[in-house]
Amino acid sequence: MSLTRTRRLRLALAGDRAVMAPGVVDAMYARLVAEAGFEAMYMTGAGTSATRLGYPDVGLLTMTEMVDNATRIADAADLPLIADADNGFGGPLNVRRAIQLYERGGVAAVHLEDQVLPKRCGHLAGKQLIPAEDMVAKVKAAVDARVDPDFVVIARTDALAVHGREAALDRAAMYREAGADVIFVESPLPDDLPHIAPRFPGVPLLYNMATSGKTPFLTRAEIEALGFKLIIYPNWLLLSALEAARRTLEVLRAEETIASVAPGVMSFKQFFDTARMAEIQELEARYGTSPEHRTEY
Ligand SMILES: C[C@](O)(C(=O)O)[C@H](CC(=O)O)C(=O)O
Repeated sequence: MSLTRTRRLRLALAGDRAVMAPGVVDAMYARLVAEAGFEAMYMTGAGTSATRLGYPDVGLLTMTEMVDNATRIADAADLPLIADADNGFGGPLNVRRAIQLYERGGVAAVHLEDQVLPKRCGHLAGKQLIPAEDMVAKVKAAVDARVDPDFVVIARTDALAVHGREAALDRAAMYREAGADVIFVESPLPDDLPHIAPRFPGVPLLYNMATSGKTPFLTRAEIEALGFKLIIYPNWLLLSALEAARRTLEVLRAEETIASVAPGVMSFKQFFDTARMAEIQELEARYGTSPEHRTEY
């Protein structure tokens, strides 16, 4: 029997290399990440907010909207999914319910942060935090709520940008003590990076390769050398696709034909192949769809 996704993530986190988790916002991106041969994927809350609402990451999505998105992503590819769970959508009881739903939805790990409600993207200014003790209670609630002991609870602190490095590391240490499996110090600047791992010997640390550019765009090997074990790439796929879509629209507006764009986009066949056409065809054959009615290109 194959290993559960949570076990696979645990084993990967215990390995020598840092786990690379490209950010996805829906099932198709999950398919792409799996096809590209990555061992994990990440559901970005910022990207989910943008694609679902057309609004920035300022805490407008509800818990059930986030869980719904995560569940569809988890259904689409057999990879451990690390999901953004914002600030847990309330107090410890809200965290408890959120963890239950994410876990039932097939998610392997979530990150919870110590921002007030409503939260905002960790790379934006003006963040406000809850008291560290309140976050400790949320971390405890998250750890208690999981059924599968391999489900990974990641505690994120947004304190660095608000109260400075030492306060952030102190908070992170409290969250680790409360049971967090992985520590996520949000938006470190280049000078901060060498100071994080020495405070947490043996603790898996998350590196957020956000598109803001505040945290530097290092290589996997450079990040490993700094002592990090999990790298998320939140919005890179979405921003690549959006930029390509913007260019397509410019061309269409200018040329009033799609002809010059056509050679550069994913082919019709590749699109459906990535969307698991082969599985559909096999199911049709198995369940007796007559040959003339089977889905074919
Ligand atoms: C990790 C993050 O929470 C996300 O939603 O993906 C964001 C990333 C981003 O906005 O680029 C964050 O707050 O860092």
